[in-house]
Amino acid sequence: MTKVELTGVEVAKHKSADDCWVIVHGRAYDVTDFLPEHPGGSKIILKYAGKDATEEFDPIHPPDTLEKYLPKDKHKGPVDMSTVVVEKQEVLPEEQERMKRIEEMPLLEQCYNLLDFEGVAKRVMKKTAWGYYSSAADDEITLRENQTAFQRIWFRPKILVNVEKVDFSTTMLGTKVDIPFYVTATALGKLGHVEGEVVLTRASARHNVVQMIPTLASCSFDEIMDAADASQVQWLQLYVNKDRAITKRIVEHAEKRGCKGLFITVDAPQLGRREKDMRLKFTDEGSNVQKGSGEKTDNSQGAARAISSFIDPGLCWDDIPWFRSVTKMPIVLKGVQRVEDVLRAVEVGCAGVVLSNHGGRQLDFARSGIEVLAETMPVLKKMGLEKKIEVYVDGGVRRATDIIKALCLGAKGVGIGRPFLYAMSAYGQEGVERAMQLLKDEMEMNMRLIGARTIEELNEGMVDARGLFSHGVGPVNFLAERVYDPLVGPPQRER
Ligand SMILES: Cc1cc2c(cc1C)[n+](S(=O)(=O)[O-])c1c(=O)[nH]c(=O)nc-1n2C[C@H](O)[C@H](O)[C@H](O)COP(=O)(O)O
Repeated sequence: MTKVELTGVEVAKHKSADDCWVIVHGRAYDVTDFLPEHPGGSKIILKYAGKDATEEFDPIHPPDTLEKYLPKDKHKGPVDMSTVVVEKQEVLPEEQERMKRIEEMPLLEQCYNLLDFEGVAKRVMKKTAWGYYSSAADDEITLRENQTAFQRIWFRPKILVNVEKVDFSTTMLGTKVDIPFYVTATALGKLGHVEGEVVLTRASARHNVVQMIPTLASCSFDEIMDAADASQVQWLQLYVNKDRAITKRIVEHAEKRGCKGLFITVDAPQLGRREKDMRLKFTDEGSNVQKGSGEKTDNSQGAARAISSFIDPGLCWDDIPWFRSVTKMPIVLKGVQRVEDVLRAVEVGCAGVVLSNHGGRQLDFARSGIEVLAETMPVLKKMGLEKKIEVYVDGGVRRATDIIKALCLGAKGVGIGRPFLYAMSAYGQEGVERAMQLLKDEMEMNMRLIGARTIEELNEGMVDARGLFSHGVGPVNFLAERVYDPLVGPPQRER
């Protein structure tokens, strides 16, 4: 027998801290008992008590969150949405300004490189979304170092090589790809685009690019897998849950659905302190994780804190054999930052590592992935281990020359994060596709100019990386400087 629909008037009666219902996707939920447990604080839920919270809920939570985690007796059933009073949200002047910038934004064809997308996104994205995507830890030194490190590497191109035919296809974890980059895992895709990560999925499918599915996606895992086409390669990025039974379930499900790699994130026992995000979110009740004066300010920040309290800071090398017992997927450690740990990863039988500092969002003053690569490969070669493990790099990759430098120094491929988020946020799927195509065009041209016909012909003799380890001031990257958004500056008294 179908449940009688509730009316908006009935739901609106439950609007206090000790009797709190919300509506999400046309269904009412009693979240009274959950209020004190909500990692994002109770204030944001109470703001929508007795009302429709769908719009606020969607960017931060996979759609199946309530079905999965709220006890069934709290599910109050369907609501006749025609009876729900929609409060007219006044459009703030800042939002009117943003709408105007969207109308005047550059045409997609006017974006000639990945940093152009960053410049447009900075102008058209909601402040909180821009804050979350662009932010990095503390003073964002590592964020900037990730890009400048590439500028300390110079090419030693070969000439008079017949480069009429250039082929930059390769394999990653045994699967063939058209180009050696993948879309790395970045959380909360719906902050930037109403459809979220499935936009990246569709664009990756059209360009035969691997997508790494984030644990903290806005879309559910199955939505992202369902949006892929049959031949598409997808990997799972895993934040390990303190409750290993939940982790086991996620890993087994991913393998069953056809994921081709398990990337365990190892550089985030606690999410970094991203002050730009904290400041921007601080004005938004949603992230009311920073308590009032005096109390310990939470070390992470708004949105991510709200969805990451499950991450296990106790994860350690002893856990790796358990993962190998739980899945047949190749295991890659994402966030390795020193050669000693690469050697340990070989010892425990990992298929790969990603040399990464999480896009500068974790430990500030961590070295760039490309610098750790230059430290790692000579040691692996000396020990005859370079074929034992696939080494990836991410962080600061904005040009095909960055990809080529990484491959010359021995990487199997590179991960790219923010550029695809910005392209998606500003221009949707066609923005991501243009970004991928621009990289492919740059790749073809630069392979010709360096004198390499295939990925196999790229080697360390084609670069001069002697300056990489000296952190002297490199050339100024004016384009990056222009789009870089410094910390939002000291707090101003809220009006
Ligand atoms: C930009 C960004 C990166 C995130 C990311 C979210 C954003 C918005 N998130 S985070 O919320 O926890 O920090 C993840 C994540 O879910 N899991 C993860 O392994 N890496 C996460 N990363 C790091 C990402 O996988 C790459 O290491 C990083 O983005 C590479 O640097 P670029 O952005 O410069 O390409």
